[in-house]
Amino acid sequence: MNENLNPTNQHFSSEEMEAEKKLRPLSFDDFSGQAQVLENLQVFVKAANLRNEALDHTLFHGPPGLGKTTLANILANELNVGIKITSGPVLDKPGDLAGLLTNLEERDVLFIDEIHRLSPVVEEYLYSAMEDFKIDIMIESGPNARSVQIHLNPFTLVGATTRSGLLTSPMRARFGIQSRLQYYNVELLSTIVERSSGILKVPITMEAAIEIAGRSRGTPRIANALLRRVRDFAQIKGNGSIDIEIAKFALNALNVDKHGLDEMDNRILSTIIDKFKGGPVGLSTLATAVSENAETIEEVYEPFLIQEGFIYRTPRGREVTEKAYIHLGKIKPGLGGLFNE
Ligand SMILES: Nc1ncnc2c1ncn2[C@@H]1O[C@H](COP(=O)(O)OP(=O)(O)OP(=O)(O)O)[C@@H](O)[C@H]1O
Ligand SMILES: [Mg+2]
Repeated sequence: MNENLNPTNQHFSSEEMEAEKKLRPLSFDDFSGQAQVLENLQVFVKAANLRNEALDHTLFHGPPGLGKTTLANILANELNVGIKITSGPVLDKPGDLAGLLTNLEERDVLFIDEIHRLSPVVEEYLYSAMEDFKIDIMIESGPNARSVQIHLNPFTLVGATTRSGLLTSPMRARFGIQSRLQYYNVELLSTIVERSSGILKVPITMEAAIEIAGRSRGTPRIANALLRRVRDFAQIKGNGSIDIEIAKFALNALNVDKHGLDEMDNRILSTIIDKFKGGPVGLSTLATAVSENAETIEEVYEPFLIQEGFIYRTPRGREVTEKAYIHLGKIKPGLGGLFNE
């Protein structure tokens, strides 16, 4: 599979990220799916607005590309406040965080992406800010150095993580609102594709939108990326609009997996089949075999593979299903035996 061409590979260039921004929903009304999450958030935001209070600290977790960053921005819009954006790995000193916190206006949103990657000192520093809207800062240095307490404006911390398992429990406990985002079904994804094609001003048939949606690994980011690539084919090889023929042609040319599985998904499946006779295999053994972190497999890859019926969990580990054999064009041991007897 050509990694550069294939949009299911989620390592994006800055150009891709720009394109993504254009398609990002800005309000609750623009956002499709995650009905339960959205319904609750709407209530909490309304209540916070009514009382003119900061919204409770909110944590979004779930696999990449499902709308965590989008929802953080939507919250700020719906609260009608400003948003400051940073990420766990960027904040390496408490001082960096202090600068951000003291610049927040009342009810503002501070969005910390990849919040599981905060360093322990920064994380600890955040605790009192979240709880009491207070921080201690050091002023002056040398013999005159002393710490003073500063009051912050009440604010909302919005954290996002793909790896909630790596969040410490004190951190997690400080979020009053916690939402897990789920993969999108084909119907929802096709409405997202249709909305995006409207913004990109490229006509698309419903059938073509469904075809793209079905190959998007349940992920709006991938659906939008595929749409943009298919649009290129439509403009160069077709008449500019997207119908089922050009969609299929483009998706095949891009080597996009029929089920939207990405390289790691396929590697996980073929490893379980080839090295572990289809399973069961324990998570950590599997992780070593595919050279990926066990938590990443558990939180990022496995949920989709389980949802789509490619693998299942047993008390003894992960096992692939018949669908996985068929998908990879491999023969399930035992079935072949019929012919040998
Ligand atoms: N519910 C939705 N409706 C329409 N578009 C969506 C929705 N969710 C996500 N998108 C689109 O998918 C893109 C990726 O979403 P977003 O950046 O919010 O994902 P994320 O969960 O923050 O991913 P990551 O974990 O990689 O940071 C957005 O630019 C947006 O266009
Ligand atoms: Mg994000």
